[in-house]
Amino acid sequence: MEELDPDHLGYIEIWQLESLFLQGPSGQGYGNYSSALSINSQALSQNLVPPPRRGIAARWTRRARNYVSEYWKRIWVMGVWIALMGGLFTWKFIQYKQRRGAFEVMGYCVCTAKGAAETLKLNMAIILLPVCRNTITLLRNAKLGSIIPFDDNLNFHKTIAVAIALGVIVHGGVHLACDFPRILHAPDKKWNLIAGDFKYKRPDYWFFVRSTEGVTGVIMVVLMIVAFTLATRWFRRNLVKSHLPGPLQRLAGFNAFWFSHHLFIIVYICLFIHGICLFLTHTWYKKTTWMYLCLPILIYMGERCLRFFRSGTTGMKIMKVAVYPGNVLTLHMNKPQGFKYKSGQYVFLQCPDISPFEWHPFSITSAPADDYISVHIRTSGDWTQELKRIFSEVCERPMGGKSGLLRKDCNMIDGEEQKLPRILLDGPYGAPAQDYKKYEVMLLVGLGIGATPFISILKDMLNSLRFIEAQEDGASLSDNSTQTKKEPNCVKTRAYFYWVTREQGSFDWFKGIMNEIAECDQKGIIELHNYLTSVYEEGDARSALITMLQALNQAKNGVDILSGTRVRTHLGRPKWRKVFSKMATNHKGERIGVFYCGAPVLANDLRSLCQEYNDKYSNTYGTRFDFHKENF
Ligand SMILES: Cc1cc2nc3c(=O)[nH]c(=O)nc-3n(C[C@H](O)[C@H](O)[C@H](O)COP(=O)(O)OP(=O)(O)OC[C@H]3O[C@@H](n4cnc5c(N)ncnc54)[C@H](O)[C@@H]3O)c2cc1C
Ligand code: HEM
Repeated sequence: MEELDPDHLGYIEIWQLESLFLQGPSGQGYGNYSSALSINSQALSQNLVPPPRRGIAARWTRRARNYVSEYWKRIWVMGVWIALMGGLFTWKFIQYKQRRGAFEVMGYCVCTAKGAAETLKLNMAIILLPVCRNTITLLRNAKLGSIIPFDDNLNFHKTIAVAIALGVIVHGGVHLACDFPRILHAPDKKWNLIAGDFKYKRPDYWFFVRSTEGVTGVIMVVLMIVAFTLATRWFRRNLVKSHLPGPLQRLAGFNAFWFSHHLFIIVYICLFIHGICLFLTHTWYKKTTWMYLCLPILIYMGERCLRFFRSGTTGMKIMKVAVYPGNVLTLHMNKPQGFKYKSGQYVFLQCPDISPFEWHPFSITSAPADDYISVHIRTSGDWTQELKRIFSEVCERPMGGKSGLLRKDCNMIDGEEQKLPRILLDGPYGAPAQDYKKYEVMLLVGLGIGATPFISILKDMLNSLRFIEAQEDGASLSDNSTQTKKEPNCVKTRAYFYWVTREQGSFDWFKGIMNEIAECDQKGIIELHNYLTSVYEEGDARSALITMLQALNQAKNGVDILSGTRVRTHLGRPKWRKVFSKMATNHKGERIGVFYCGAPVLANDLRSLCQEYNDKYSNTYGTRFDFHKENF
């Protein structure tokens, strides 16, 4: 198990260096990457890359080919979806065009409204599928991930939501602004063709609005407006909070989004009713709304039941709790029987003492072969802060001189048993990083707490390494390496892990694993690169002193003075172009998995670099960078 205490030998804190200089640290955060990216290592790339074929046509062909080869999964899924919508719209449009009565009275308006309604039925059904997390995790494991872009599930969900919004506008708008007025003012000859549907009584405008169809329609639109608004990024991620007046501030944030999303239960009930009570209930018309909705709703209800029963009520046995610098709480929990997961996956945690309704996702940081499940939780808002507070209350205070670390195997304090807060766990769920096994070469980039999914991957690789070494030494296998037994090939794998963090204290989170890798990985299979961004950039005079001290200390006792681990810490941000160039030349002809987890700002830059290097290298050497990202 991971060693939690910091190793003080050879460890200095950045502030201690401050006194050597008049000026404090720049304190820059992880801000503008483009400046770092514009430091163009042209000389390097010029030597490495043969000039690409010239000409606009050649360039566009190359780009198009790379685009298709990167996004072909998205392209076909979107293609099928758009074709389905187009097909349904056209089918319904033509059907109503051929119906004499309705078409004579309402013309193309009724065709358009009914066409849009048909796409709404489809979209209201399939919008549930991308959020069936258990089903997706299952399908992902069944290797369907090679043809379906499961990582894009939430984007697809949101795209369908946009189509629904458009569908509602067209369907509702055309009915209100065109169909109803035309029925009201139709000449008698035409009116007689549809009079039977209205019991031969001319309706007034409010008849439509007051009818079951009208009322359910209005309810759906109002609830959708509320839920759609609170689901937007600005509300969900708290970005508008400071702009809202006091009482409305509670409407911003994840919880408001989450609870308002449950208004969709009422929307679905209304939709069922709306689809049954139709004005133009001709004998030829089949009511099909329920047919579209039944299966997806059943699957989604199955999901919710599974989540409810699987998470249980008794809670996990907590084996260890620690609070690290940078406000990170670590929980080590016992692994329930039969709980299987892959590195890179995540779980949902609930703490009934805080709220019986809130489930929060956290990447698993232990390896599948470990006999415990661990998560590292950074306090960022109400729930995580409260979690840290209630655990800190029942756990032992930090011991003096332990650099602010709270450390505890915390069932007993002074011989008395402490009641720990209950934690319920639901999962595991699939995430992009779990696909790391598809690649023999990986570039893992974690920003701050975004390192968590990769720590599990590194631990898993380390277990495999140990297994292989034990095999080579002819040593008998330890119990917990049975899982890695099946993967003797992983020695071919190379992982480059770049961890970029703002605070020096963050290195304590994963100190144990860093040291273990540095000690055990004699074959150089895992390359670790720590970057500290809150201090001086490399090249600054002050950084020269730190670098010198680092070198001295590392030579003397093998420990980096900044991280307190055996892994060397670099100052500033990685020069990503250099990193990509190095990987492209060292792994010519290989497919390189680039996995990123952290704030979106760097994701865009890494994605562009992958595209750029694919443009340069894939046609010449066959080297490809496949980008996968996860944003917390
Ligand atoms: C797949 C995944 C894996 C994650 N892994 C880790 C991890 O290993 N370590 C870690 O420290 N953090 C992780 N996070 C982020 C973590 O879930 C949030 O920081 C936490 O839920 C914040 O809750 P809060 O109420 O304290 O903060 P808030 O201030 O309410 O929220 C902070 C941010 O977290 C988001 N968030 C809040 N509640 C939820 C929720 N129930 N579900 C999804 N997002 C939410 C909000 O949109 C906001 O952007 C992960 C998130 C995801 C989606
Ligand atoms: C008709 C419209 C919509 C319906 C029926 C719908 C339904 C759902 C459902 C059932 C879930 C799953 C909740 C769960 O069980 O975990 C969900 C999740 C989600 N929805 Fe929607 N939704 C709609 C519109 C939107 C819109 C407009 C957005 C954003 C712009 C959005 C964003 C999300 C997100 C981000 C999640 C995932 C939450 C998470 O798992 O972290 N949805 N939606």
